[in-house]
Amino acid sequence: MLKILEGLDTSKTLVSSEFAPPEGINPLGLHLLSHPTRGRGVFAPHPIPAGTLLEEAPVLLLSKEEWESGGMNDTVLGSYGFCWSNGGMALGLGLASLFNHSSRPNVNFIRNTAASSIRFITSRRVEADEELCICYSADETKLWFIPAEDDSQSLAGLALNGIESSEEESPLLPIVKIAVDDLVEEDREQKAKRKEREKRLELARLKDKEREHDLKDKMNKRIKAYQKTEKRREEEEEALALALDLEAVPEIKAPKPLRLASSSLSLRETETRSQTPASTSSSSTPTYEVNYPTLPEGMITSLPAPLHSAGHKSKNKRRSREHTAELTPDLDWNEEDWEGVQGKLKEEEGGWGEVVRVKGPAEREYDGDDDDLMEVWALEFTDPKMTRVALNFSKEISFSDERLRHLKRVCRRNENGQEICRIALCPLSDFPIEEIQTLMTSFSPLLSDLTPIPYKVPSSGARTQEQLRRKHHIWPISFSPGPVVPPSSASWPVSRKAWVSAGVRRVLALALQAKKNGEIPVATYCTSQPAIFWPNADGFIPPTTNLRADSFDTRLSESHPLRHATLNCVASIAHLRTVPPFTDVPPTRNGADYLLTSLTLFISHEPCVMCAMALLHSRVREVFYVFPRQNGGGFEVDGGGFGIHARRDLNHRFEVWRWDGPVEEHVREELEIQEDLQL
Ligand SMILES: C[S@@+](CC[C@H](N)C(=O)[O-])C[C@H]1O[C@@H](n2cnc3c(N)ncnc32)[C@H](O)[C@@H]1O
Repeated sequence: MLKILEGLDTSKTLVSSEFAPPEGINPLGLHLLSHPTRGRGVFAPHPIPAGTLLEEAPVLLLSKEEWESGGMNDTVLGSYGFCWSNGGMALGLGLASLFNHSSRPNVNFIRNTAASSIRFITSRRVEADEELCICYSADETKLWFIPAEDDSQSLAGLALNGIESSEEESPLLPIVKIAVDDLVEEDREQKAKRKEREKRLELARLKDKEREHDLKDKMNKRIKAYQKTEKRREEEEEALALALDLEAVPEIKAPKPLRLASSSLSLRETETRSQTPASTSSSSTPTYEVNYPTLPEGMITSLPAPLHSAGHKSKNKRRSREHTAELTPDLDWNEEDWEGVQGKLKEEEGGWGEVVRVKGPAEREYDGDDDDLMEVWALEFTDPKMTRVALNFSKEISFSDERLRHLKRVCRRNENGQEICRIALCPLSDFPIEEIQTLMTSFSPLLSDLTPIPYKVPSSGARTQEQLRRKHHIWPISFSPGPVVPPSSASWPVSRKAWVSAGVRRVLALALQAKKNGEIPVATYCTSQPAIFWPNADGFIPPTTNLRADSFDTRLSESHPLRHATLNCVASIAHLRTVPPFTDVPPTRNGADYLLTSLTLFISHEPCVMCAMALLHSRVREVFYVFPRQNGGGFEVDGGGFGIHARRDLNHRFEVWRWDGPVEEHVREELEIQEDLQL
């Protein structure tokens, strides 16, 4: 080491191994020598014990302002200033400014602000020829130079470094240098942060791309499905020659009445008992029976062999045919009794009651004359180029929403000489405005300039021209012509109300009987409507007349979980269809072969979903029940039920009516059942 020190006179520097007491300015005779990398530095000419005051150097003080306004950091002095109080700087005189830096210093420096001096004291024993170093900063990254290795330091003094603890021990760091270093540091940090941010952005971009891809994929699928549905719907509408243009709304022809010509079907009055050999009914009430014509051969063979028909080769055929049908008595109702009778009179006598229609989800779409409006989010613009992206977005967020099914998505109106386009997006309650705006922006930047507005639209479609005309003024809607089913029996002929009342009385009596028998008190009664009530509607398939069955719940007596009243009833009908006289009744047309085609079912309690589905599969025509279920039955949507009878996603619909007439209190109590029981 000594060899590399320029100008070092070893004979002079290594003069003594003994400690000499300080005298005058440099009392220890410290050497100022030059180091190849560190420049000038202070060296010990002989061993110096720890705690030795090497020098008390006076300083020149400069205030923060002086230092900065003098641009000291840009001068050579910038490397020599000691940080001082109040942001000021001090320039050490004597050897003070010549101590080099070491991360393992052997000298501590202590500022004496009162005396405007700095004391330099050895922190450990220093060997002869060793460089005397102070520590400018414990954090070497803050230094403005790259520190050279401490090749002159011995490890022996490291333990003493701990004494640097006071405020006085601030390192020799020119402020601006620190500031510059801080900038460098900031640069580094910023760079790291920027890189981190870029990484995050890149990831987000990738995710966005993935999402966009997924969305596009999903959207394309949905659009295809939507287009298919739309095409079908439009075809249907076109077929009916219905244009949405108000002026062009065509007249709808009244449904054609079913022709019961003698060459096809004939009605003749007959005795109920004569058609039901095993009937226990004592009634000789005249009723109507359909006499099926002999159909041309080809027609029968073109239909699949019905389960109950002679064409079906059942193993039990012979045995079945040996037995005849055992029919339950007909209802206590006679058409003649009601001819010319005013409803009021009979009502007072307790002869009939009203029923109310139970609407399923699909029926709600075209709900009679209701003019209810619903609020949706809509996009409003005049630039036709926006239509496609807005429409795509609308399909994206509410493609198959049942609640909007009756609405056309696009509404074009000429307002004040300007063409305004509005696109319905989704029900207002689905999203708060901020969320829908975010969705719009992420769907397409083109949408970011639009603001969704709340808009009132019809809450249901139209079944009649009158409805179409009224609602179309507000927003274009779909049109499904068809009979408007009244919401209650109020407009029915009294005779029909009386017939329904007879059915209700029958099931209530049966249910009471079931209870007496120790069963769950639920009963059903299945029959065909008297022909005078048959609708004059195209497509109506006449029921198999005189086909009647009743049943009640037998889960308890049979210890069988599936013996629900409705399923038992369907099973009875199925059995009846395999025995005379029903076994030889040929089907009149496709669809007549289902078990309950065009039949009516009375049931004491709203059935469960399973039974409702069984009725749907059997193609029942209508159902009347007395007691609704509070928790998710098969019908009542408002009671948490499934509206099985009128859903678009199922392939058959039937009318469901709830009894709204009187029920004696004791009967109601007797027939109360556990709410969680499946019926
Ligand atoms: C306060 S002065 C010290 C005396 C200086 N060597 C001279 O020749 O005037 C600070 C400067 O010394 C140098 N220096 C101090 N310690 C150093 C070290 N450990 N490694 C390299 N250079 C150092 C740097 O150039 C720094 O700017």
